[in-house]
Amino acid sequence: MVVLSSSTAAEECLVKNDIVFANRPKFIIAKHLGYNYTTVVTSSYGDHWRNLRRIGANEIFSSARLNATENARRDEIRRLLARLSNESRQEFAKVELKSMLSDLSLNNIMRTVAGKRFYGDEVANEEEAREFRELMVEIFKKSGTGNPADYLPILNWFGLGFERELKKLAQRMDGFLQKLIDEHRTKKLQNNSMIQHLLSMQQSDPLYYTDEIIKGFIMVIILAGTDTSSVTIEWAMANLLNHPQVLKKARDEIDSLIGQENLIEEADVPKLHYLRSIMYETLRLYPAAPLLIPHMPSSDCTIGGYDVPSGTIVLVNAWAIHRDPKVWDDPESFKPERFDDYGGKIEHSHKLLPFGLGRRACPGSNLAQRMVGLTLGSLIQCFEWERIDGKEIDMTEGKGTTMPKAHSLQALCKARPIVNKLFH
Ligand code: HEM
Repeated sequence: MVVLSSSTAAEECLVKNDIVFANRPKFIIAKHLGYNYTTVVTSSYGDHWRNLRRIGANEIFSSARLNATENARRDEIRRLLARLSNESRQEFAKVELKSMLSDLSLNNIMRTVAGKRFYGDEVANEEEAREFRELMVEIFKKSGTGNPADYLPILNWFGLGFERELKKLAQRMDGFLQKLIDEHRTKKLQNNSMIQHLLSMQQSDPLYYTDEIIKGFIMVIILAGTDTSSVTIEWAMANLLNHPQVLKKARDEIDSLIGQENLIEEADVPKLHYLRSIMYETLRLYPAAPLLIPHMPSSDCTIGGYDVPSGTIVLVNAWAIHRDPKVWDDPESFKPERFDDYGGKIEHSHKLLPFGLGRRACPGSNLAQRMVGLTLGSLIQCFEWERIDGKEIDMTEGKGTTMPKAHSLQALCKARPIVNKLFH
């Protein structure tokens, strides 16, 4: 295994030689939960992967498709705001944000994908929702811990229990996803969801848009799109609570550009430059995929003059690059102003790569920025936020592939006037 911790080495691999580095190691979890290495995250570079990325770009992540599912995400954020306002209309109330943000992300993604909610009240089918929630807990547990046998294959001799469990879990998840698709197919469920859209593509090209391709996409979107977004929002809120002057500046920007009459919409996020700088600064210091997703060179090559044989696992340490004093001034400080000159927009460069770089960079970054921007903006627009007993928020990082906070975020919030106007 090789770990790259400099921006020049990352650029050499992910931009200059990106085709050579565009393969993924064949981890055992990707065999079972990744439909035998055929999903867009797990498949090797080649025609199949290129086709999946094309389908993703045109039919899933395009602005037109994201606009088509925006209502569902708007409704979810309103439910969160209403929930937070229940006890905080008169005075500050203590709230536990981590679980709320996690439920929000999962509901957001599942409504975008399947048009149904699975957490909180008004779930469509309580039994099905319970099954989904159990599956998610299991899947995140299995994908959050590395499997030592992926690095030392000899351990496979002893570790077959893990693979057996994965197989069972993958079968249960497959059954769940198949039911979701069948329900749309038999027209029991009609909505503007991704599944409905992919099934309409299946009618015109049944050989390519198979059920397996559709299930693989849903699986990937759930795994890659939920935790990453919710931990980013949690880290951003933690940073804002520790930097009240940044929070105030963000609130002033929202008040002057959006006001207190209407709630922020996804379309407003691009014009809220300071809010976007807060997102970037959070992703710089707390990238939700600190080592990106492992890459693997398809042929022998060199990196920074060192020989690297084909089949080596290559990790890009975005976390270290984002805190490198050779690249960033005062790298440990949270200063959204450092992005002022970019007008709220920053092309992902080899300095700032929370979504990766090159061919295998995250295709969901637009959706992620819509969800994170809308949630963060709405929380700032609708509530005043304070720390509990004025105590500094502990920013220790916990274990897990998506770098969670070690201690889940709790804070005090009090509804601002817009909440009383909009939620009676
Ligand atoms: C803040 C949120 C997010 C962050 C920080 C993030 C970050 C990343 C990173 C670092 C990679 C790997 C790049 C590489 O291999 O070099 C990746 C890949 C990927 N992400 Fe995201 N992501 C986020 C949200 C999302 C969302 C919302 C979706 C979809 C709904 C998504 C879908 C994917 C997919 C499908 C891949 C695999 C691409 C491939 O292998 O070709 N991500 N993401």
